[in-house]
Amino acid sequence: MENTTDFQYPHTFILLGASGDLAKKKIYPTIWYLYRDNLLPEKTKFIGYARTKQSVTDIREKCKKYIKLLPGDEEKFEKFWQSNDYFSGTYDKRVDFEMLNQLITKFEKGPVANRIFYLAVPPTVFEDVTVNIRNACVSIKGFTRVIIEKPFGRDDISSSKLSNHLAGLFKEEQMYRIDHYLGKEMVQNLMTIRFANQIFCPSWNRENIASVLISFKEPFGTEGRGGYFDDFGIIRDVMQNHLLQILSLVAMEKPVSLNPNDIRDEKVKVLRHIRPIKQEDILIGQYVGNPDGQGDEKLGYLDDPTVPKDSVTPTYALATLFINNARWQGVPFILRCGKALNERKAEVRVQYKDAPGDIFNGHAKRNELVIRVQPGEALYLKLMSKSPGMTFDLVETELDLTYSMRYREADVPDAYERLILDVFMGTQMHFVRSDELTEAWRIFTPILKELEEQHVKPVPYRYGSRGPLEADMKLGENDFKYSGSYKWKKPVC
Ligand SMILES: NC(=O)C1=CN([C@@H]2O[C@H](COP(=O)(O)OP(=O)(O)OC[C@H]3O[C@@H](n4cnc5c(N)ncnc54)[C@H](OP(=O)(O)O)[C@@H]3O)[C@@H](O)[C@H]2O)C=CC1
Ligand SMILES: O=C1O[C@H](COP(=O)(O)O)[C@@H](O)[C@H](O)[C@H]1O
Repeated sequence: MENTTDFQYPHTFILLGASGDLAKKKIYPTIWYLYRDNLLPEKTKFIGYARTKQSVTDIREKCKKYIKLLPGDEEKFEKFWQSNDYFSGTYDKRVDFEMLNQLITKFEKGPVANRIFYLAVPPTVFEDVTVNIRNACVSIKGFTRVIIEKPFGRDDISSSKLSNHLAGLFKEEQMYRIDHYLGKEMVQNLMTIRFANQIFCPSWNRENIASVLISFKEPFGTEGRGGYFDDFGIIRDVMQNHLLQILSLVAMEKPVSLNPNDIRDEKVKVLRHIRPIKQEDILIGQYVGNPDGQGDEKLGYLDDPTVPKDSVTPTYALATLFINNARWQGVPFILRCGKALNERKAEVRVQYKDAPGDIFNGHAKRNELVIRVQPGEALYLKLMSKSPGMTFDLVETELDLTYSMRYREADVPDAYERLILDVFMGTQMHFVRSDELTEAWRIFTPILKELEEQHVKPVPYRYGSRGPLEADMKLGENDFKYSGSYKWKKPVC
């Protein structure tokens, strides 16, 4: 039974891996915020499941420092924890899942009841857990939806093995593959900016746009996650998923409708026009300690005790992708991501070509549309204007939509809140379909293999810097012009 989306029915949200890091830092806080804001079906029960022997009180204690509790919410918070239960069991024994099923069933009064399973478990137990859910826990009087987190494999073969495994157990419409960047406000805004504004529609192409730069920067290193990270590296961790998802939303054609499958069809189509990345199109880096820095900044990636001393895993990567279709042929899409850099930032820069037929003696700078995903959502369009007053000089300025100024009262929800709510509502628009994954791995697997097999050494860059110096040269080679002359004056309110 799939089509039972209706908030009047009982729902059970089962969190597998309830003793883990993701659960305490992200999922419990998220379900509390949704519950607090009355966004979930009234009859929702939450059940945690993991091997650890613990109680709901223990979970509550562990989550304490990650949950924001506002004054006045105390009573509701108590009620929230009363709606929680916990069951300790193995991941590989069907009998434990049969007992979990009995527990879920106890709360399911009435003819219809729905179940959502959130898999916050490591890839090693993934297959066992999904088989056991399928065999012992699917709802017989409502829908069963399964939320899964990356990694969705580590190359084309492992990813397709995983997809085939899941396809043997669940229908695609039951699967919700999370890429949490798809839950971010400005990423969700990309389609509106592009397709609801006639001003952008006709200029969004190779005739007008010189290059597109999509960046992700983090000001901290692997921080104890070195073990996991070393097996994946920044390309798998951020570029192949978050940045490629953003690219597909920036570059896809207008979908037939807002139907999730129409959108995902267009995303897949544009990815199919991208050829696998070659070594000359990529630059990789690895951070080293900054002797002048403070605390962790002094430590390089290789100083992490969980990282092999000769590791060549990249913590920084810049790759240029080309979309071989009529709209984009020849336009570089530059994806850039790194850890231990100088700031936290995720943004898209759409850089327009120089205005042809120069009459301003080279003083006119390129237009640039900046979509800042974080921190502080903003959309600004850099343009040239006449300097105010008697002069006829040019000035670089901007049309600026900064959310904190324009939408002071707006409460921008966290990505996970939106995405988990989407699962309750049954909308897959912001989730990754299996054919998107196939295309993403087709583009990235050859280069990942080449880098690993040839043991290609990443370029060192200092903790807290902007990344390898060579990266700026790559930008220039790919028609991204940085003038350094743009100055932003924060408006005084
Ligand atoms: N609405 C708002 O809140 C607005 C805020 N601003 C703020 O004003 C500031 C400047 O705006 P911004 O658009 O970033 O201006 P710029 O075009 O001057 O870009 C500055 C960025 O360029 C990059 N950069 C520095 N050196 C080089 C180089 N040699 N080659 C290539 N890139 C280089 C750096 O980012 P990186 O290290 O990532 O390469 C730097 O942060 C920002 O802090 C921005 O957030 C501006 C407009 C509106
Ligand atoms: O998926 C991941 O994303 C986080 C960054 O997420 P953000 O929402 O804080 O921008 C990153 O730290 C992590 O390495 C990666 O796995």
